[in-house]
Amino acid sequence: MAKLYFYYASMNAGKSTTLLQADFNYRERGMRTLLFTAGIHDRGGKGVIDSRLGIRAVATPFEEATDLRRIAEDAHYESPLACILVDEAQFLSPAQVRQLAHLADEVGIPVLCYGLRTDFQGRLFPGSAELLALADSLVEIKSVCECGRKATMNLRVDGAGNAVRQGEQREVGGNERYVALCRRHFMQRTA
Ligand SMILES: Nc1ncnc2c1ncn2[C@@H]1O[C@H](COP(=O)(O)OP(=O)(O)O)[C@@H](O)[C@H]1O
Ligand SMILES: Cc1cn([C@H]2C[C@H](O)[C@@H](COP(=O)(O)O)O2)c(=O)[nH]c1=O
Ligand SMILES: [Zn+2]
Repeated sequence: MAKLYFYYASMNAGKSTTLLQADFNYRERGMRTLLFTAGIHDRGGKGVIDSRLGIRAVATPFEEATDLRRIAEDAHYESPLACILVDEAQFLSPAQVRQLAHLADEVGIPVLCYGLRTDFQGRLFPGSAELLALADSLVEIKSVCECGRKATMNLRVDGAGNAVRQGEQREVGGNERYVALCRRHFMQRTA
């Protein structure tokens, strides 16, 4: 039976790199994949999955209203898909996560989602909450805080490096805007 996977981590942990490696692995064996990423996350260009290691791939951008199930079913019936890979999965709506579960259960396509667990306030993203509730497999991709502990949280910082405690949940950015920290140091910096 095809499964729904959620690979979660803090920022800068290697999620996009791992996704692109998995994609390459399928494709080098002659299998077809379908890639999605959040339209809002245009750090490397809209519809581009960009890893800090320099590898990148074009993907279908999803917005709130994008019907992932229809896009994937159309592609699958044209030529079978071996796998669906979704980057920035924290930005999925709960309904889109359910569409992905349908694709795994009823169409038989494995779905691998990669994303953040929590935002800059330490709260679950809606897409991540739904994935934590529904995924068959939850896999943590680990990275380290500046102290050497596991970095599980994402601190938002301003231009001077000070913690930002209030704001919109969604704000695209990279290492200049976010720092991955362990819970202890996240709590200290946001206290
Ligand atoms: N030149 C490099 N060589 C090896 N690793 C690198 C290089 N540049 C960045 N990295 C590592 O890549 C990881 C970030 O990868 P990325 O896929 O962009 O993360 P994420 O998608 O989780 O934000 C970090 O662990 C960082 O240390
Ligand atoms: C913590 C946090 C992050 N974001 C945004 C910032 C980036 O555009 C992406 C995560 O990118 P990565 O591939 O994991 O490096 O999410 C946000 O909008 N809100 C937040 O609280
Ligand atoms: Zn720490």
